[in-house]
Amino acid sequence: MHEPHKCHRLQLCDLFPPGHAIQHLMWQDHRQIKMLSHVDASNLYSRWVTYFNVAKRVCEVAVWALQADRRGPDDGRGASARGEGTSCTELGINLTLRLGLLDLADWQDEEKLRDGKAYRLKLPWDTELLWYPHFMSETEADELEDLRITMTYFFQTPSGVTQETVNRKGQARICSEQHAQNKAHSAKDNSRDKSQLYVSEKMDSWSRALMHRVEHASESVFNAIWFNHYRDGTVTIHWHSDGNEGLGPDPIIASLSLGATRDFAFKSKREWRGLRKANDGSMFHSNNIIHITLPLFHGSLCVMGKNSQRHWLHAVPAMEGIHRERTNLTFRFWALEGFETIDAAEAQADTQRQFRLRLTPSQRLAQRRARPVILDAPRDAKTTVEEMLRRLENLLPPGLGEVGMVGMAGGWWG
Ligand SMILES: O=C(O)CCC(=O)C(=O)O
Ligand SMILES: [Fe+2]
Repeated sequence: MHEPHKCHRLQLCDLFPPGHAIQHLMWQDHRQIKMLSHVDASNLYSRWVTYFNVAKRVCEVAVWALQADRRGPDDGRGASARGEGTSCTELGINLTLRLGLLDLADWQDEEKLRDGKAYRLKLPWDTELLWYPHFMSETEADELEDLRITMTYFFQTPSGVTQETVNRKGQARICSEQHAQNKAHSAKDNSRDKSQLYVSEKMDSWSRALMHRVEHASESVFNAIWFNHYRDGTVTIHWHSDGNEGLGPDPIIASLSLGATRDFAFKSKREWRGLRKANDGSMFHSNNIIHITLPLFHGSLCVMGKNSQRHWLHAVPAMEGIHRERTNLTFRFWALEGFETIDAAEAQADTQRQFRLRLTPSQRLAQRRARPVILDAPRDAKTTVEEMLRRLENLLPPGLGEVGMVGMAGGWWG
C-alpha cells in the first residue's frame, strides 16, 4: 500500500480477531518498503481524514423539529432558479435558503429510472445516487455545450499529447486557485511525470456559478471541474472507480452530460445477496453482481453519492449508431493532488479558505424527503458558529424551526 487510508478505508484490520499484532507494509518509494504498527497506521489515516475535512471546511448543521416543506419536489435547479425561499444576503450568504424535497427510489424500481423525474436512488451498501434527468433545460444545455465548444480548452489525449483542438478523447480541467497551486507545486517537485498533468483553467464567473448550482443539487462541495470529451459512440470509459487519494476518503462526484445520450453503467464490486424483483413481479433470491444503467441525457446530472466509489464501478460503454459528440463535466473536490505525504499536505494547508455550511435535515425531515442545503458562511472572521446559527434561525423560512450543530468538521475559528 502507498498510503494507510487504502487499507483503513476497507477496515481490513477489523477482520482479524483481537489480540493479533498487525504490521502494515507500505511503499516508502518505488524501491523501499517501510513497516508501520497498526496504531501508527490508524493515526496516519485519521490525519488524512482530518486533512480532507479541514480542506473542505464544511460545518454540518442539523435542522430539526420541523414541519414538512410545502414546496414541490426539487429538480436540482436550486431555489434561485425558481425565485423561492428566504434570502440570506444579510449574512453575506449568496444562496437562497430552501429546504427542497427529493423523492426516494429503490434501485429495483426500474421504471422510476426512466420516468423523467429526479430521485435520490438508494442502493445496497448504504450507497446513494442522485439522479436529475432534466437538471438543465434543453436550451440551457445547448448554450453550455456551445460555450464549451467555443472555449479554447486544451484537450489532452490519454497519451499525454496536448492539442488545442478537440480530439478523439479529450480531458481538461477547471479548478480553484488552491488546487492549481498544489498542482504547480507538484510539477516543481518533479514528483510526477509532467505529461500526466492535465491542462487546467482557473475558475471564472460562469464555471463558479455552474459549480455552485451543481453543489446545491449534489449536497456536497467541489473545487474542480473535469471535462471528458467523447467524439462519438466508439469513445468509451472503462470500468473504474474514482478512488484516487487526492479525492479523499469517500468522494462525491457529480457528472453533468451534454450532447449525445450515452449509457452510464454502474455495477457492484461484489455480489449482493437479497430478494430481487423479477420482470413478472415475483421475488427471487439473488446472489449476483448488481448492474444499473442510466441514460445520460443532454442536460442530465448524475451524482455519485456516498459509498458509490467504495462499493461500485462505473463505465460509459461503446454504443453503436452514436455519431454525435458528448461532453461530460465531472465536479470533484480535490485536496491532495501534488502531495506525496500527509506532512507535505499539512504544511501547505490553506487555512484561509471560506467556510461552507451544510444544513442537514433531521432524520424526521429526511424521511419526508427534505434534503441538505449548502451555504457559504460569511467571510466576517468575528462571526462564531453559535452566532451564525442564531442568525440562521431568524432567517429560516417560517415553520422551519431551530438549527443546531450536529458535528463540526474542521472547526470554525471566529
Ligand atoms: O463520462 C462520464 O459520464 C463518466 C466520466 C468518468 O467516469 C470520469 O471522468 O471518471
Ligand atoms: Fe469516473
